[in-house]
Amino acid sequence: MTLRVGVLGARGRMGLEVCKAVDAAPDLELVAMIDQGDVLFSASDNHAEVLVDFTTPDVVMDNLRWAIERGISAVVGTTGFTDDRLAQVRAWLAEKPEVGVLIAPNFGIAAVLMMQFAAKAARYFESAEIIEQHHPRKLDAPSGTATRTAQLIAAAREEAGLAPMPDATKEEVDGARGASINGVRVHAVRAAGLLAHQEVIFGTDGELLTIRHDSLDRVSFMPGVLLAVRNVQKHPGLTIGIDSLLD
Ligand SMILES: NC(=O)C1=CN([C@@H]2O[C@H](COP(=O)(O)OP(=O)(O)OC[C@H]3O[C@@H](n4cnc5c(N)ncnc54)[C@H](OP(=O)(O)O)[C@@H]3O)[C@@H](O)[C@H]2O)C=CC1
Ligand SMILES: O=C(O)C1=N[C@H](C(=O)O)C[C@H](O)C1
Repeated sequence: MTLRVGVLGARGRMGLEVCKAVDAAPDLELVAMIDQGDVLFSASDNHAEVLVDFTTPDVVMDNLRWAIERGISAVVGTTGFTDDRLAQVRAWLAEKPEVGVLIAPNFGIAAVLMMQFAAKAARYFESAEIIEQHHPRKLDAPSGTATRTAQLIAAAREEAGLAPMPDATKEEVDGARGASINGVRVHAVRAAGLLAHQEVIFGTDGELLTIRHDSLDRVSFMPGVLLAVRNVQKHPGLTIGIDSLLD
């Protein structure tokens, strides 16, 4: 028995790669490839059991509501998930307790490890800042990965009772110190030639730790996406990240 998979954003950079990966997997069947302007109903007509969404932050919530209402589980890589959006997804899922939704800011195994290492290191350093670097066609900033990393660092600092980071700088130009996410500064670089990269810099007296991750090819995300596709129905409700599937 194969698992029937539909891909939303199928003509996009990630969607194309996901379609190839699903097509090449013997236990999965690619039953719908949907992009902007296509009819979403073809996914239910083709009896998709799992939908994978790599679209845009503007449309992903409509797609998710559509899938959940029809009892279709979803794996979501699209970014832009605020706490309010996550609460909305949980509310929809409460009406459909059998449905699973997995939303991951990054499906790369090395990226997941980078976030875990950053969360582990955070308590030992006075200072922490994030520099994320992406291709210039990326629509959002900061990246979902940087946002998640900042949230994890902030939570670890709070748990350890750390004081706010030392910083006497007065911004002479708005944005010069980046964005503050839960008190962690995040700087977004966009340049041709980049794909997806992140450095997390930790500092304390006389010592620095830099944790760096590079996605050099979008194939890097595929093992994580396929892992999520194969497991999402076994995890009803909302799952954030693929960490729990890697344990
Ligand atoms: N979690 C992860 O590991 C990763 C997440 N991402 C995230 O995935 C998202 C997509 O990235 P990327 O592939 O680079 O972006 P692209 O712009 O290349 O792809 C998005 C695709 O979705 C299409 N689309 C727009 N609206 C709809 C709709 N209503 N239904 C179906 N398809 C639609 C777009 O069409 P059109 O161009 O015509 O608008 C486009 O083809 C981003 O949010 C990005 O940050 C990216 C990489 C890894
Ligand atoms: O848009 C991208 O390319 C990526 N988006 C995700 C993010 O915003 O974190 C994941 C990865 O960084 C690539």
